[in-house]
Amino acid sequence: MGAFMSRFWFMLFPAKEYKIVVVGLDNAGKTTTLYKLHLGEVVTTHPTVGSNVEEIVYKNIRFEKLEIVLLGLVICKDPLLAKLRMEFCIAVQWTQSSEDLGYSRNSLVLDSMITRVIVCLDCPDPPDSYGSLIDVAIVRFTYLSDFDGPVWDLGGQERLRTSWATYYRGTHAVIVVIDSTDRDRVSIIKDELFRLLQHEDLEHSVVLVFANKQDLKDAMSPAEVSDALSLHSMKNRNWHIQACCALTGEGLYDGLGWIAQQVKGEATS
Ligand SMILES: Nc1nc2c(ncn2[C@@H]2O[C@H](COP(=O)(O)OP(=O)(O)OP(=O)(O)O)[C@@H](O)[C@H]2O)c(=O)[nH]1
Repeated sequence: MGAFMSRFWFMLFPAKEYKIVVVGLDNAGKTTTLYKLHLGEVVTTHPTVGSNVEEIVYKNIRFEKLEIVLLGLVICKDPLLAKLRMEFCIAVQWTQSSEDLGYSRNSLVLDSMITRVIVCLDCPDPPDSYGSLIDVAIVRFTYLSDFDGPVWDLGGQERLRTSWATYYRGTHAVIVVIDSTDRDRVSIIKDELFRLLQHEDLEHSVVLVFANKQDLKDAMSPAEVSDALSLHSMKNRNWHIQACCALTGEGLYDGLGWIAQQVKGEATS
């Protein structure tokens, strides 16, 4: 099976290098997808905790999984306003480590290393310890013991944008992995997807949406996911939605086949 996958892969992406960025909420199945593609087998995954960008180079394809390096939490009474001010927010994720620290999911989590922000839309009752700081998009930083980063605040946006550019430069395709059973959070990933795609370095990237976990009986169909994400409103961009099950691998190579067709001739050698 693995050998077949390898040959198939090479036929799809001959002798050039492509950059594909994989994004998605926590628990969507990004790691499972990457490992399945990489190894042709499923590995046991753990929620992403405080690690950096994971890179898997397989044949001539470099996959980068956007991992959260927890740098700080933003607690805000008015999350919608916070969201406006956090216009640099480009991806959404939640890490187990936040919960381990006792923070509710109703908070924003920033990552300045690779400039991602976790947005949770509702923060009615922030922890007491932040009481005096709560106003509009007040920022409070908490460092994890293994991360010794600089203190920064919302004024650091410019710096953040600079590192985005580095990160996304040369991206041919964005893969968005969706947990098709996660109806409650599909609107979050929709907002973040559209924000992410505004980045100038992703202007010409094609978008593949994996409607993952199709093996589960309450999964949304690709058409439902597509509607929920308003994919049809993306007029000036090539996109495709692919039903898949990352656990078995079903649908993954169909999706990659679509990307291969799209990016043909655009690779850097
Ligand atoms: N039933 C089913 N479970 C899946 C599928 N894909 C992934 N999972 C499970 O979903 C859970 C999360 O998968 P991960 O691959 O760790 O998700 P992730 O997006 O990398 O999550 P983070 O590391 O938190 O960002 C794991 O328990 C997987 O086994 C699928 O297609 N079907």
